[in-house]
Amino acid sequence: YLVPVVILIVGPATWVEKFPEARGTRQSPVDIVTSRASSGGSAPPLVWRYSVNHPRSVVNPGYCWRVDENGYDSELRGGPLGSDVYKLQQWHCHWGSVNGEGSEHTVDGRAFSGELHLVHWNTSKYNSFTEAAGQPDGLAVLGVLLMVGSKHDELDKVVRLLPYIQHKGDKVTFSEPLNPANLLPKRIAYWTYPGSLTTPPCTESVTWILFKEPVQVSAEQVRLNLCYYVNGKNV
Ligand SMILES: NS(=O)(=O)c1ccc(C(=O)NCc2c(F)c(F)c(F)c(F)c2F)cc1
Ligand SMILES: [Zn+2]
Repeated sequence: YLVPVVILIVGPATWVEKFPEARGTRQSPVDIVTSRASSGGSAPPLVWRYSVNHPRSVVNPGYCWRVDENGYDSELRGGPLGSDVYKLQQWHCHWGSVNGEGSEHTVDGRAFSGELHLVHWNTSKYNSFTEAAGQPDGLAVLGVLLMVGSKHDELDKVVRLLPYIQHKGDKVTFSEPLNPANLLPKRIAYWTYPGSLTTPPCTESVTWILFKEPVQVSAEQVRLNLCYYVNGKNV
């Protein structure tokens, strides 16, 4: 007898219907095949400066959490970014529903427990994040791979607020000093490639800069992230 096969297509496979960009030639995330990465050559150093003492808001956008920088000053320049200066707009994380499978990028096929994205936009060329998000050199995202290990104190300033944003759209503002530079690994070696937003509309406007060294977060911090927002649902 014929078994009725219903293929429920949700997630990335359906994005191409609604978002033509998702069919593009520079889609993220990707698997980093380390043997095929070229050496950096004579690229200038990557330089960043973030302001520490300003109010930030943590939002539950429906997947994971996002911290908005609320327009306060910051700078990212150098490396693959040519002579343009980029400004931090927001940072957010991606966690998996199963430990060890949360990252978006993989390295030689290996996934990590999570991945932090610091999203910057090109203030040398564009007048707003929204405008920059539509341009091939509009955005630069620093990617930090997260692995289970020791507790991350700077990240904990956000993790401890998660119980207050358990539902999609929830937002809490905090003014505890926080330095986004402390979210980055000690060694700043990175891979870089021209890519896209990893969520719809998957616009091909991101220069990806993925640090090679993972950053450690505690198992409890991963559990808290998994508990409070998987796909924006209070689980
Ligand atoms: N995971 S990631 O690749 O780092 C990523 C970073 C930012 C965004 C984002 O800002 N989305 C909303 C959003 C857009 F998708 C736009 F295209 C736009 F113009 C916006 F203004 C905007 F807020 C999505 C994914
Ligand atoms: Zn992201």
